[in-house]
Amino acid sequence: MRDFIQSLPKVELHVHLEGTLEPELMFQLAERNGVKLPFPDVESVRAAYEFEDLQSFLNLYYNGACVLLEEQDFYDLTRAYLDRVAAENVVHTEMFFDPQTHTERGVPFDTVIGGILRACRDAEAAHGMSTGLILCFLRDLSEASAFDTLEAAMPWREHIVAIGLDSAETGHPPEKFARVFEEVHNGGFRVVAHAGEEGPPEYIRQALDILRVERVDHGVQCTGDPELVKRLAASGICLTVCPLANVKLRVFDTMDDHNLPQLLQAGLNITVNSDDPAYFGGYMNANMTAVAEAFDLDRETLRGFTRNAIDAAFIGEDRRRALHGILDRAA
Ligand SMILES: Nc1ncnc2[nH]cnc12
Ligand SMILES: [Zn+2]
Repeated sequence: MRDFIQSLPKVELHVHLEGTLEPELMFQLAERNGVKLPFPDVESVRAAYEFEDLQSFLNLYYNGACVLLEEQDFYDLTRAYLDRVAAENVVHTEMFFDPQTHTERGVPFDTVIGGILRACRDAEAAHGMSTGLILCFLRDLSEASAFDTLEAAMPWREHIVAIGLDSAETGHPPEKFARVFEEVHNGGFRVVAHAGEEGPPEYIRQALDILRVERVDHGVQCTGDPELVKRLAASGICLTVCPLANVKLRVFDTMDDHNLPQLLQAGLNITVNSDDPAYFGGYMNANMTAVAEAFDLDRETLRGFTRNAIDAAFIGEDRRRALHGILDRAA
């Protein structure tokens, strides 16, 4: 099965670039930039990756991101992720980035996005893959800060495939950003949001009804509301599920307890993704392998994850046809 998963063309729709920062690169950038890390070495960073919940992870994740200061740092981060997943046969990826994590520390928006985009162009040329960039607002920050971020993003509009919402979910419902996302829609952006990772089904409803999302990031808590599950199934909206993340952040105790089988049984449009692979124990292949082994999934189901992701990707119809062709010819 591992060989099949390696050779299966894969499409990732839910990965945070800041969550691809491996401890080795973290230390390299800390040294380059004269940043003091609260860990003596790479091993002790990895040893600290035991999380209670989403917030306990985010504390480490935001701290790790402090080593990212220069345009070249964002290039190196992005390029390392893209080179790595290209080797896993990821043929298209849509990556989140959190500008406020950097602008709040005084790093200019243009430095962040400039480095990321340069790496995307180089990796596309090197590997023949395609990429998209999704800007996320941090939901634990204010509406005003999200509006400022949107304004900073406007000159880069054509390079941003969608706008999303992430960070600490509990206590920060989608409705908090209703007015910002009105403006996002007016600007012609596509919209996604993290909803129902830890938060209640009501947050998924708000993401659909108030933010008018085209994909729900995570969404696994929908099973607490059978009417919502029916609605998600009928609409065919894509859920970007991140299995290893859900176990690492204790949404489910073990992979065997994950509700993926229930989601599939309900006829939901499911994709499998890595979320923050440097922190959660693996990239696309590891996530696919984890669910394939836990639930004894067959090849057609795994192929289906790629097919769903191709259909839900924010790409032109030519590229969509090309990706379906790659999938059909493979494995
Ligand atoms: N799993 C996650 N949930 C919410 N925000 C995040 N930012 C990075 N990873 C995240
Ligand atoms: Zn996420």
